[in-house]
Amino acid sequence: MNAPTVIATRESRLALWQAEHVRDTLMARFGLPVELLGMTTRGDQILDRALSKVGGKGLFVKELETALEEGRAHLAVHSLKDVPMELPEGFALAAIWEREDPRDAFVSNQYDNVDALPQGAVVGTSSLRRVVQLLARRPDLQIEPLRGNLDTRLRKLDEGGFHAIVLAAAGLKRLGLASRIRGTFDPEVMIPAAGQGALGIEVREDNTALRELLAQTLHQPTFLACHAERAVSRSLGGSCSMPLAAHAVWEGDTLRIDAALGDANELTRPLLRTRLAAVVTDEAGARALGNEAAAQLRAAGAGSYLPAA
Ligand SMILES: NCc1[nH]cc(CCC(=O)O)c1CC(=O)O
Repeated sequence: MNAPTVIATRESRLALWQAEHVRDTLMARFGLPVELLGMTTRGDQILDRALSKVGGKGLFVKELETALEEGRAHLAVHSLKDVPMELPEGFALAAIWEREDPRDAFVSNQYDNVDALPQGAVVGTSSLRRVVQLLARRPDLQIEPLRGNLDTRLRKLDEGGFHAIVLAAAGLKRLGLASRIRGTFDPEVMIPAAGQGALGIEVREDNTALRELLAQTLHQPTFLACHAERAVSRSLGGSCSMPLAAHAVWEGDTLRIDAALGDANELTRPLLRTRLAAVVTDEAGARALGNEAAAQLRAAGAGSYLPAA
């Protein structure tokens, strides 16, 4: 009997759904025994402060990487948008899987969309990317922080603290909560985060056998689109405390990328935007497209939007 392949995962309902999906897919496709190792991360414990202020989304992946390092687990399944642009030494992203709906969802018990909200309405989100794009459309809105897993955020909405909240459509759909989506944002109005809706599978760089196996499972269109999106962010400094959106879509064999950057210190400052397209066939081409989008944002003045180095 082979020793089981172990997947390290956070224990939120969404993280478990994603890890179980990877487990079931690997068992069915390769006949491997696969088990889950659930763990609580620092990011799950800190609920009272914006993540951008306490160390960023990396807080969700660190404990999982420690489990890989110590050999307690072999792969870690993440929402790709929570994976830092630069992985620590010794780790690799072995695969990116097909994404769910990458759009942001407008969730409200009373209003159909952001334009229908009354003057000064309270909208819950702790994502700087969402804040700057909401304010670009509705500068009158009062944005309030909203943390916690999806169920917690929905409960806070239902308790009446907000007129509306904004969540990733992907998470709601995966958890069977699509009925809570009142409307999806046009990705040109609310550009999604790099990697939103996609799964990323991380392994130790030295685990060649597992890397080769996982390379057979990656979803090439999602993989290339997400590499382009992540290159924009990496090229601009890669911090999640930066209000940056980057989203790439395929039009035939052409990859088109949209990106927008706001100023974390002046949330109503006009956003810098760029749109670029190129025929892309490999990872290097995808990264080049993302780097070019970042270069255009720099040329448009991104330097003054970014925190001083
Ligand atoms: N930042 C938290 C997070 N990380 C991944 C998702 C779910 C969607 C996805 O896979 O991108 C969410 C929830 C949200 O943003 O509403």
